[in-house]
Amino acid sequence: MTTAAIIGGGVIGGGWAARFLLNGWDVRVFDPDPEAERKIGEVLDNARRSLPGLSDVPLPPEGKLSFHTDMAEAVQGAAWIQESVPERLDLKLKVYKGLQEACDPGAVIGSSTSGFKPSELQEGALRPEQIVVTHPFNPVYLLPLIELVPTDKNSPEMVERAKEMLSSVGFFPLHVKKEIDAHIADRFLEAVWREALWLVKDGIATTEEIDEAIRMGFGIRWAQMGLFETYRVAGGEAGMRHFMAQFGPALKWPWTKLMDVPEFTDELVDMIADQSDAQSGRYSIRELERIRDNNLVGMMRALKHQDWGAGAVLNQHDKRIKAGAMPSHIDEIEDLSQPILTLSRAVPLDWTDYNGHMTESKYLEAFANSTDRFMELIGCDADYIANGGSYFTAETHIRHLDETHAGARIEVRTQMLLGQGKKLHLFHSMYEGDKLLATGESFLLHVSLETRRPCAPSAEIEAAMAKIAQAQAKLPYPEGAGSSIRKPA
Ligand SMILES: NC(=O)C1=CN([C@@H]2O[C@H](COP(=O)(O)OP(=O)(O)OC[C@H]3O[C@@H](n4cnc5c(N)ncnc54)[C@H](O)[C@@H]3O)[C@@H](O)[C@H]2O)C=CC1
Ligand SMILES: C[N+](C)(C)CC(=O)CC(=O)[O-]
Repeated sequence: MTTAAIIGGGVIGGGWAARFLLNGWDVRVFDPDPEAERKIGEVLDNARRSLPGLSDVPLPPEGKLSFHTDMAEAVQGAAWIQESVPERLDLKLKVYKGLQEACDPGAVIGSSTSGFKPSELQEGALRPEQIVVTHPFNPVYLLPLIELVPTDKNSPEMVERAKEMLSSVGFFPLHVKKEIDAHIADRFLEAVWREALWLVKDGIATTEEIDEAIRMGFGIRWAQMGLFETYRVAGGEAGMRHFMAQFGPALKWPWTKLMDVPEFTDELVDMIADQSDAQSGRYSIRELERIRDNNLVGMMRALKHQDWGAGAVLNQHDKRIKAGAMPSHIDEIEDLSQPILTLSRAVPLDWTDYNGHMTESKYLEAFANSTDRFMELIGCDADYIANGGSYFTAETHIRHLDETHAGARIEVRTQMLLGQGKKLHLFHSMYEGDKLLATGESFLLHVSLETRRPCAPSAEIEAAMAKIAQAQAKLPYPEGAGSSIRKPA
């Protein structure tokens, strides 16, 4: 088990702790705040309901979380040390001094700093080569970006190792090749924030109107294509050159007040805080976090279906977890005499509904995924389908027996009731632990994708079905199989 030490367990440290823990690392936290354990517990609750369901494969079993009053004890033996103390250079330097006296010289020390350059953090350190900027984005347990900013004191080998460890917990490490105050992303955030503060101060727009201007338009666009790709498209057929010719001159017009900073007078602070209360004060921060997480998970899972941007990163993480862990054919399954595991995952947030539990259409999705997996296991895989053979579902019957909720780990086990010639009759049972949640029965026909008509499957598929039929012959006919909704008496 790999261990991470979290130094400073506030908003960001808590997010790092959740990301490591839910990806199977042990996590040790050092934070002098007596409230740190409670706060991290609440961040973890949010992370548990949102992160595991982003994956379409089960994450590794959760690691062990411990809290330490001694920083030296927390960092000993840790492979990754993440510093997330407040944004004060003197404090960060003091923390490195203390922890470098106790930590493994081979460990990576990442700093969450929003703006300090890595050379400033390495100044006067015992082993500067160990310290690197790893700037995350809130919520750290969901958003993939880490700005990884090294200096020439960090060896290329150390930078590669850091990238590998970050990728292993699902991050997207963006290697910032040249250090600069506030890295890449915070320079944008700073520019946008300054502009927004002026718009409020000058009475042009309220905090709510500014947020609408972002989230109803370019904010959604940025989430999937960023700035330059979006503007390329906005240039029409002539692309980026046309866009620059048209909008380049505007950069010299008074479209921005970027270089001036409005003074944070009490009046401005009150105005913004009051407008923010009027806009969002009806929700607690934890409620807003959950609303944010629901929305992020929905958007990220949509991007996952497109295999695009942050969604492509999630797919790669799934592939990495799945590699080697799942059999690709029934010949690799040791015991075929029991129903076969065809789905193991956490319930995603976007699978739940207004009743606060997994919604009915998603049971069909889960059972359909199990059927796809069963097909793959008997040889009806992507190559087979590309060659013109597949299965069509003719009939499905689902029974809902118990409730389940976002983040719960579910498994589906599949018994083959008939697998002969073109006919395939499957009975899926969905569990959370030992609790039977639902059953799904499907009858499928093997088809030619050319004629769209039923036909016999390949000899390999016939053989695989025969092998399962023989192995599962002693299983009782499942309770509930072959049933239908009875006519009321
Ligand atoms: N809040 C944000 O949106 C983001 C913040 N960051 C960066 O992350 C770092 C932490 O920021 P937040 O989590 O927002 O601050 P925070 O105030 O929520 O948490 C800081 C934590 O550090 C603890 N702490 C203070 N002195 C300590 C020490 N000597 N040893 C160990 N722990 C100590 C505090 O008790 C507190 O729990 C900063 O460098 C910040 O720039 C990075 C990305 C986003
Ligand atoms: C406001 N901030 C500078 C602390 C923001 C960040 O550093 C990144 C984020 O999560 O927005």
